[in-house]
Amino acid sequence: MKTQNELKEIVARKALEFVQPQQVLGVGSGSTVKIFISLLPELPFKVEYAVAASKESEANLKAVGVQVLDANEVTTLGVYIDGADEVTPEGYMTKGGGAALTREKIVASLSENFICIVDKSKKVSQLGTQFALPVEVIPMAREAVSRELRKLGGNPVYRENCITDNGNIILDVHDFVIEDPIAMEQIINNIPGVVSNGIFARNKANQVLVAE
Ligand SMILES: O=C[C@H](O)[C@H](O)[C@H](O)COP(=O)(O)O
Repeated sequence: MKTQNELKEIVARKALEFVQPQQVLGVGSGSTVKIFISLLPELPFKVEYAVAASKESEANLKAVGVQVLDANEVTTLGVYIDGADEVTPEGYMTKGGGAALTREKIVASLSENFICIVDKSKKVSQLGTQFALPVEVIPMAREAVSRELRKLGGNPVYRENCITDNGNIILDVHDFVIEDPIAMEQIINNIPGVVSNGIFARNKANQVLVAE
């Protein structure tokens, strides 16, 4: 049986097939994406430019010779490759285990083709059943947002020692089964002080590749 890391490498290698020459590549974050970036030099052409969803991915891309552009420098991206924490059969996802959810949503929204790469451990029938939902929050709103999330039925827990690339905090919402991802993504975004939340329902992936 393959280890989780071997499965991540299989799916990351498969994602190479979606990378086109002379396109600016969108890149998410996390351990699966880290493997994907490390495989880029195996392509028969050089990836010249990318937009990264986290500082860590930016450093990893630079380490393999890819120039990293600011998201403001591009209007569209051909393809965006990113992992996820949970994926449903409908293609809804939760993300943000690495606290990069907001930048991931921004870069994903610029892309014409979002390819999500996961190993089989990420498959769920309903979001929230396996992974607490990350919510990025402006620090001064921590308690107010926590109260609102409790009213919605969740149990928010402040993520210790975590400041996002945007200077904010993360609340991880436990015990929160998400029945309607599209509605809940919007409801949480409407709480004052929320920057974004880890439900990717409006920006679903175009394809989810799962290493079984
Ligand atoms: O903030 C982190 C991202 O949403 C990641 O894409 C997600 O947590 C999946 O990461 P990994 O590939 O390490 O499981």
